[in-house]
Amino acid sequence: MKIFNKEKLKEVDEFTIKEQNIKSEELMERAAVQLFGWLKTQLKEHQPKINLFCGIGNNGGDGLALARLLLNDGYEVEVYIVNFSDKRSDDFLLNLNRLKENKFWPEFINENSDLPELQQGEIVIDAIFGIGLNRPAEGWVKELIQHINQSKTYVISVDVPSGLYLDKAPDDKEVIIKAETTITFQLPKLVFFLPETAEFAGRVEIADIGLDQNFISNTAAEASLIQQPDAQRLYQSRTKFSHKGTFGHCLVAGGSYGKMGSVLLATKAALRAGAGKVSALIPKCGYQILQLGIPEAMVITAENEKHLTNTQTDFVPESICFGIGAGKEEGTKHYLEQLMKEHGSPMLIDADGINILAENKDLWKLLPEKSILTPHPGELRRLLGDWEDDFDKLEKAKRFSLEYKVILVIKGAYTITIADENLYVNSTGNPGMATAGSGDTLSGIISGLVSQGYDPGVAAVFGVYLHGKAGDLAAEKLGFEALIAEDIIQHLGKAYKSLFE
Ligand SMILES: NC(=O)C1=CN([C@@H]2O[C@H](COP(=O)(O)OP(=O)(O)OC[C@H]3O[C@@H](n4cnc5c(N)ncnc54)[C@H](O)[C@@H]3O)[C@@H](O)[C@H]2O)[C@H](O)CC1
Ligand SMILES: [K+]
Repeated sequence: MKIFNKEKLKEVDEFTIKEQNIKSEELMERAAVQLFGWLKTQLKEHQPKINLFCGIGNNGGDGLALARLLLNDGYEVEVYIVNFSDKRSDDFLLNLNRLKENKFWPEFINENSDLPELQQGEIVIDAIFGIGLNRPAEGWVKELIQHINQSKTYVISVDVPSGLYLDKAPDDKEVIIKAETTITFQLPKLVFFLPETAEFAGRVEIADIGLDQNFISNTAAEASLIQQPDAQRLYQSRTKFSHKGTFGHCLVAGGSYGKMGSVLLATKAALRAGAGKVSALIPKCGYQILQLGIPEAMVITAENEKHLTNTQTDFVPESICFGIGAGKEEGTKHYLEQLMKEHGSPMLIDADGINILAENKDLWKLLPEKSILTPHPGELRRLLGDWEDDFDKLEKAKRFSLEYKVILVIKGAYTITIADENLYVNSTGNPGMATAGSGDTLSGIISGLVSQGYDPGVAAVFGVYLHGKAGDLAAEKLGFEALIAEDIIQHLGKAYKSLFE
């Protein structure tokens, strides 16, 4: 599903109005009908008091239209107009008049008003600012937002939590509504998935307001949210007459004394992802661990007992996964250098592989085109240096990815893959996956996909989705706490099958 920026959201709005020959107020009515339908379904027979806080733009207009639908259905409603400006939008005014025609007068609040009383168990609908926010809310509006956040009500934001910008980091986190649920129109917004701002949106629901699908399909977006239908399209089916050679030979090079389990996990994950053959290349001390731990894999040992050093293989792997548990010994660095020079095809580099790159910038030019780097935030910081905020981080990461023609998988609650200047935001995964070895399984899965002939960019996006989905399926059975990396591997088969459920 595409993620549009502010400008494109406005364009699709305008295009739809023209194409469907409707007035803009019709879109607002559709938005309100969707909000009303969602609320009614959630509330069932409950009738809590609903406090609507409406700004003076179209986000506020959505709130006023919703208030009318709620009142007509018999809900107890209080409407507060957050009267921060007299530049009211036309559709706001239209819906204000419609409310008045229904003999309902909202309460206008400004800097001289007392903060409204909000009781536990009540609902707050936040329709103060939508995508039109262009400067921080100040003074009494800030106080009001803080008052709402401190109340014990259930807060539902309309389109966007008020105070969040779509295209930049917030100036002041104290001036953002913290919603339990955000009902956003038609397309998800990038800020709902970034570490610094995701918490404000809470649970995100997408409401279809009938914006023009052709326009959406034909308009390029710099970001997309990868959900089941998107992942399904990436899947490559197998023919009956395939053999293990068809699915490639994956080489997992990594490990050091005390960290051999990581290679075991990545190797298993590559096999479960569907690689035809997997060889683990490890220092000598890991030989028995690997052979006993995963009989389906082959094992090659480097010269050194405890860390990786230059090693020749008698085959050319279709994919290489380098760096897991590898340490940063000089010999290991030389081996990475050798691999990058000799193996012209893309490699996946993770963990200490990334740390070695971070400490040796002269190696960057050797990165084979379309190689995949899978840093967690700490590794990314070592690689790119500090960033000011999430937007700055993404900009720096995009620049790095473009300059070295590599794919970056930025791991997190919503892992973001950067390939060809596009951002792919993953929708699967859960806090149970914040456990040792989880990243090793991801690297194994992606490498297993590359070895089967998936384009590295596709392998990264698809692998991240499958990894998260396997984790979700595991968590359904085990809960978050008990989930360990092995469980992710165990559920990979079900994750594949779920693509078609
Ligand atoms: N296609 C859609 O997605 C639809 C969206 N709808 C809703 O419309 C809003 C966007 O409305 P807009 O009028 O452009 O902006 P806002 O209501 O978000 O903006 C408020 C208003 O206030 C001014 N302003 C901005 N920041 C501040 C500030 N800090 N202090 C004071 N004033 C500020 C700004 O200039 C605006 O004029 C969208 O989110 C949806 O909820 C449609 O109803 C349906 C179609
Ligand atoms: K809002």
